[in-house]
Amino acid sequence: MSKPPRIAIFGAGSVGCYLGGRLLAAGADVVMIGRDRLASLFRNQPLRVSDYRGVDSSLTLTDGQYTTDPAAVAGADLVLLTVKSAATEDAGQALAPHLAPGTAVISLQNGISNADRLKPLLPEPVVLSGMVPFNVLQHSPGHFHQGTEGDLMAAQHSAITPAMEDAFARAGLPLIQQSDMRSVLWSKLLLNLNNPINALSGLPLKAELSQRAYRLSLAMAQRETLALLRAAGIPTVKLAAVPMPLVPWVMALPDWLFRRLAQAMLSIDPLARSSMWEDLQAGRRTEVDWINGEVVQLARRLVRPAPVNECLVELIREAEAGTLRNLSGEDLLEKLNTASRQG
Ligand SMILES: NC(=O)C1=CN([C@@H]2O[C@H](COP(=O)(O)OP(=O)(O)OC[C@H]3O[C@@H](n4cnc5c(N)ncnc54)[C@H](OP(=O)(O)O)[C@@H]3O)[C@@H](O)[C@H]2O)C=CC1
Ligand SMILES: CC(C)(CO)C(=O)C(=O)O
Repeated sequence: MSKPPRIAIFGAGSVGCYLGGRLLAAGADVVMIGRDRLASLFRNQPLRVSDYRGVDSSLTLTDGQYTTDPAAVAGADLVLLTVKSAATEDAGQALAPHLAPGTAVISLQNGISNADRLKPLLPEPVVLSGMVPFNVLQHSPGHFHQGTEGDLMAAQHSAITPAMEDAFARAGLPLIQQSDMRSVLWSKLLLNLNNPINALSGLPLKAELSQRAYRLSLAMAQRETLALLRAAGIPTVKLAAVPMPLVPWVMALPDWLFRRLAQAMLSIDPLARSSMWEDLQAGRRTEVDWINGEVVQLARRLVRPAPVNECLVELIREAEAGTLRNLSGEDLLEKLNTASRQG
């Protein structure tokens, strides 16, 4: 049997530790590269990974399995990039000296442009875009929980070998190769338009999505984006219970009907929050420029307006500056309606 692929996970926080733990639990050869706060934690306690289906594994890591040294990526066959979008260039620079030509690098970040931003920094490896559909929450220090469903996806390429696919399949996290990743990324972005709304609400996802005013705000941002995607000739792929163009319609349903029809959606972990909420809490720069900001950029290219997404970018700027917190659904909707009328 051929040697199992060595998988390096660069920027191992919530998504990276979860994937790393699941792959390790299935016997894969994994090294995670991240910050000292997690490296120190794992010297004293196991990495725990769990999911909504009942998976629950605790793994005692060796120093070589979670390290702060970027040189540990040397010799990897596959690198999964799981830093936030603001850290993509720094990560590319840290990876560049250590990767052999042809190494597969999959950006598992949200947004549209991360793989394209990495390519000039990593001209010899094969940089591919990927997508994580599910939510990962750090329930307690060192315990990472997958709260929602979905399959990992990556751009179809021969650099993703059958042995790599096998490692993901054994871990119970199949990696599906997709020929049209641009459509996958934009479709995921349509769901991520909830990230700023969730972050502004200050509520867990389930509580936020239970309130119609927040859902109507999300529907406005999604409709604006869907119109731009149609104008740009970018198709969507189905990542939710209904085709993407119908998602805003579902969001706009009255609470009682939404609760009935969107059972699957509301079955998300009551503690789950968006990654943007976590960024605001930690005082970090959010990914709003790579989510709603991408919609604004697309609108500019098409010489069209995108007032709703522009307004959400501005509100998140205020939240990043610490001048806005816990916005009610009604106040948010009013702000977006005003922006939309003026735009
Ligand atoms: N969390 C989720 O549920 C989901 C997240 N995503 C996407 O996945 C990506 C990762 O998200 P998430 O895991 O939540 O983010 P996290 O912030 O939890 O993890 C990223 C980690 O990378 C570390 N890091 C950044 N730069 C470096 C570096 N140069 N060297 C070593 N470590 C570094 C960060 O440390 P520090 O903070 O100190 O910089 C942080 O610990 C994002 O694009 C996000 O949008 C996609 C789907 C779901
Ligand atoms: C899974 C989802 C959509 C949850 O909000 C996410 O991608 C995120 O938090 O960044």
